[in-house]
Amino acid sequence: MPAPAGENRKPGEIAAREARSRANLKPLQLLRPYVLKYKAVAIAALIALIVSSAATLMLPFAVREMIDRGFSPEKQSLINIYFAGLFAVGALLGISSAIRFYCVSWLGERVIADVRADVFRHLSRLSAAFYEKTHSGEIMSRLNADTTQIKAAVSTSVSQVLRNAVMFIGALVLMVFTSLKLSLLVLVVIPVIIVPLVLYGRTVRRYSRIAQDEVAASSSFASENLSAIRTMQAFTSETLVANRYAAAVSRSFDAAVSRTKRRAIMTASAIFLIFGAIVGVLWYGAHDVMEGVITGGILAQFVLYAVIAAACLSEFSEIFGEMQQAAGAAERLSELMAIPAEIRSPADPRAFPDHAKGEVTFESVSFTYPLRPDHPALHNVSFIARPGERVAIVGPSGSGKSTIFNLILRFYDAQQGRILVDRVPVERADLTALRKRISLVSQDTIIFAETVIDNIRYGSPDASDEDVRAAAKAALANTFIEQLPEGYNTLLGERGVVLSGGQRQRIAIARAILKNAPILLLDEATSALDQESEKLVQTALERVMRGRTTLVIAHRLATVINADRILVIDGGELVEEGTHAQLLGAGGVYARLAGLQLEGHQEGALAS
Ligand SMILES: Nc1ncnc2c1ncn2[C@@H]1O[C@H](COP(=O)(O)OP(=O)(O)OP(=O)(O)O)[C@@H](O)[C@H]1O
Repeated sequence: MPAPAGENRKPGEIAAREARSRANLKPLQLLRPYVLKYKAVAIAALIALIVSSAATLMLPFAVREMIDRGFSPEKQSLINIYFAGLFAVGALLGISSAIRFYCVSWLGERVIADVRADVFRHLSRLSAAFYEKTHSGEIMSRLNADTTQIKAAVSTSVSQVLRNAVMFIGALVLMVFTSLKLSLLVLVVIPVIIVPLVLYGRTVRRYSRIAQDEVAASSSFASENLSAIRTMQAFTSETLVANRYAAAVSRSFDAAVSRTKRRAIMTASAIFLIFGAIVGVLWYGAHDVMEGVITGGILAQFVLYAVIAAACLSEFSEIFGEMQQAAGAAERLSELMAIPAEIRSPADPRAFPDHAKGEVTFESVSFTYPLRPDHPALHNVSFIARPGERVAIVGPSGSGKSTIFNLILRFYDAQQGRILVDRVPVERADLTALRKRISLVSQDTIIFAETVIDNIRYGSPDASDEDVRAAAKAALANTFIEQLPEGYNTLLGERGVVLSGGQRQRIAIARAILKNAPILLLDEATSALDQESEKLVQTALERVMRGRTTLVIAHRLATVINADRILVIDGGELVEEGTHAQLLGAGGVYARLAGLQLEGHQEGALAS
């Protein structure tokens, strides 16, 4: 049963994150290089922003002129000019706002598309060990939810922050010009407004981060369980799992409520403080007008500027919360991007010889999986598979057969000994060049939600349609493919045609034939096929093995009998090596395994 959401977190992890989250909006710097790639759009947005702010700031000036001079009969022509001017300002405001909105939204979408692509590129290179430690659901949440949050920040919040900043400064400057005395009064009030809001903002950010963590945990729980829906239903665990999910969702609800409460309090305080300050200043100014110190127009102009400045401030507090959420998301993405790909090509890779054709050598290899450091999966294993040789690997379940494949493909690095492919140690070779030399046909063929042709072409994107068809033919797959509703263009997998076990295997074989690598790693399927399907798969396998060095984890007697050599693995050690006849004669582990099968049914599992 999978661990309930949130339980797999190390204690102290949240506390450590909280400590970090007390920092500021710095994580958003992650976005800087992405934004700088589109300088022209960013500059256009900035210009539009300044123009629209300037247009807004002209309005109070016009109001003052109107009040102080406009309302007398002899000034009628003047008032017409003012209103015409105001229309023009309105048009400018509309156009510049539209340009700003377009540019900033474009930037947000573009930047986040680039971030997503980069994060995925990075994820695709991370090692098998990383995926053993991390829930795929959590990664999906980062790729989707976190990037969406950042998009909102980049496309709306940043633009609002900039607009408000420009307007706020502009309004302050114009306030000073309008009335120095009233401005000084406001300047005294501003810190009283800002300081508590900034301090409270930090708390909001901490709660945002917790809320996001809870969302990630619950979505990771859901995706893990839904991907194992058949197991869940077969064990009738639906209610249990659903209850656990409901609990996880409730925790994320509670966290969201805590965050929202704090944001609500922050918004209320901001509005009250700002509104109170304006009323106070207005009250003071009203006395000045009555005493004739300033005109009514000046007070109106001043108050409008103050209202603009105040509106900017109160929006700031809103946006600041959003920016803090985005900063939390950016921080999580940065953490993900900072995880190194443990398995990498060396800086100066050694080239494979052109002529050598698929030799695999294990020299005293010992290996433990990172998650089970005290349990050796392989111990002191040595063997050579020469070019063109067919080597069967047999042994009880859990003896280390698949581990041999994992090491040849360099999904992990062995702690001791050397693994060489065509006499080049695997960790000295370029990773792509190494894996290009190897075809893997595993027990469970993964079929992607793509067309038949794309599924076969998976490892060889440059192959022509003719090559794909030829490979399918060689793998005895073309007959059933041509009978599919749209032949080679039929959509397979999720929401497409579902293939039978034997058909999937033949697709996998076609993939391997198309890849045409000198080394074939074949994990024979244990699931029994019907006789006809079995025969087709066997013939297809014979074809793909021809002319290649083949290492096959064998489950069928026929496979081991036809092998040039058999390696018997037991408890991570190579305990016997030889042909079928030799090993039967030796009367060891192999003889026992083979005996079991011969006594039992003919197609029993030899290796498990
Ligand atoms: N990713 C992993 N992390 C930790 N331990 C692992 C991992 N994969 C396999 N093991 C352990 O390493 C040992 C060898 O596993 P391996 O998969 O190579 O066995 P196998 O012979 O292929 O078994 P089977 O025939 O059942 O597939 C087993 O004890 C297994 O529990």
